[in-house]
Order: sequence, then C-alpha cells, then structure tokens
Amino acid sequence: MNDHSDGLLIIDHLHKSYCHDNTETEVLKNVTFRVGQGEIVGVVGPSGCGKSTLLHLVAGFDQDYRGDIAFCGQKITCPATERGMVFQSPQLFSWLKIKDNIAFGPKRQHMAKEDISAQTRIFLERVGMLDFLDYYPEQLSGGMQQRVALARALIMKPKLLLMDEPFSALDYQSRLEMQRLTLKLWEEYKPSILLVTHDIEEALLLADRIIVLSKGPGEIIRELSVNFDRPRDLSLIKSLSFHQLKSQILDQLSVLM
Ligand SMILES: Nc1ncnc2c1ncn2[C@@H]1O[C@H](COP(=O)(O)OP(=O)(O)OP(=O)(O)O)[C@@H](O)[C@H]1O
Repeated sequence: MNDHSDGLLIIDHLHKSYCHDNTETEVLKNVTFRVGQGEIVGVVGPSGCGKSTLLHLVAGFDQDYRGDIAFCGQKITCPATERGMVFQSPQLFSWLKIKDNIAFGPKRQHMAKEDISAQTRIFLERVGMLDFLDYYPEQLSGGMQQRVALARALIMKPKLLLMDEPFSALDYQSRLEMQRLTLKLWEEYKPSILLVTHDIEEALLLADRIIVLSKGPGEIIRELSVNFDRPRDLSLIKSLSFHQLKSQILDQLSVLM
C-alpha cells in the first residue's frame, strides 16, 4: 500500500467563478479533497461541472479563485514541471521530431546533452515508441501521439500528473491500451495522478479514489474508495467485483446527476 496520509496536493474550500459580460458564473463550489503521495484520484461528473477548470487551477494556469490549493505545502502560483499535464489532445509540437518533443522540457532545464539523449530513448522505449524517434507527430496515429505525450510528461519526473480526459479521443482498443500503459508506468514511477474522465470504467481501473462532482457549479457529492489490489491489469475489467462496483456507482450517479 502507498502512504496516502500526507496530502501531496491539498485543496481546501475551493470556489471558482468566471466573469463574462459583467455576469459572474460559479463553476466550482466549496471543493475540498487531498491527493496523497503516489495516489491516483479520479474526478468524474457531468459535462460543464468544472473538471477541467479544477485541473487548470492545480496546474497553475489560473490563480483567480477563493480557498486554498497547496502542493507540497506551498500555495500554487504558477505552472511547474513537478505538476505535469496530459491533455485530451496530445498537443505535440508539430514542427519538432518525436525525439525533440520529448527532449523539449529537459533542454529547457539545461540537462546535459548526453543525458537528454539517453533519457529520451529510455522514455520512448517505456511507451513503446523508440522506433519513431525521427518521425514528426503528423506521421503518427492519435494513440501513438498520446503515448509520446505521456513520455513527454513523465521525462520531467513530475510528482503529480494531471490528466484531462487523456484517452477520450481514442477508439476503444487504443484507450484500453493506454490505460494498460498508464498502470504499467504508474507501477514504475509512482507519480500521484489527478485524472479527469467521463469514463467510469477508466476511473475504476486506474484510481484509488473517485471524486464525483455535481452538475455545475461542481460540488463534491460523493467520494468513493476503489480498493482493488495492485498491480492491476485489464483483466480487472472482466471481474465480477469490478462490475458490481461499476453498477453501484452508475446507480448513484443516475440518482444524483
Ligand atoms: N475561460 C473561461 N471563461 C469563462 N467560462 C469558462 C471558461 N472556462 C470554462 N468556463 C465555463 O466553466 C464551466 C466549466 O467548464 P469546464 O471545462 O471546467 O467543465 P468540464 O466539467 O471539464 O466539462 P467537460 O466534461 O464538458 O469537458 C463551463 O460552463 C464553461 O463554459
């Protein structure tokens, strides 16, 4: 078991509103939860309930909120590599080869050239993309690009990985493959993960805990522990206990949303 007691990320009474045409719209309401060291927390909820907004605040893209967001005991004031992000679309730099996309972050951190080259190969190998070093993003499928995006985030050794619907644009089989890869990489690097997803199965497969937000303004209406043993693999999806928990959650969601 991981030690989740410390709260790597602490979100405390978070409120977020957007102002548009002099009208204020509340998007997140009184959101309080923690993500422990090495813990995977899934966030689910209806469209527009503020899931992406929550990730953007934790990423440090926006500091206009009420309440507290603390990471490693410090208020979040800007984006940082220790909080890596994987988006729904891979967002690779189209003008750079795959190896240079991966090397982009380490170069900005002035890592030694030979280390960058070695690390790039290691991370591309981990995501099964070593044969595509010299390709450009447009030459790869969506699933392959998302593998590269995962490697690009992980090479920075983030303590927290923020994943915003990372596999929702992929077909079912590619999505399963990415979920399998995420489980494998998590076993290896154990980053904490805050995962926004529409897919209850994905949240159940990957997460230790699931936070359910209400319709906007998003408020936490349920927090569920997912106690399946680790290491997990895709066979979990076929198990009776998985189906039982999934149908329990779906029942709760259909009442609450
Ligand atoms: N920059 C912005 N300015 C104004 N309103 C915004 C902005 N970003 C998001 N919103 C509004 O905030 C609400 C929450 O949006 P958000 O994208 O966080 O929801 P979500 O739960 O991630 O939705 P989905 O599941 O459809 O991706 C929406 O009503 C959206 O229109």
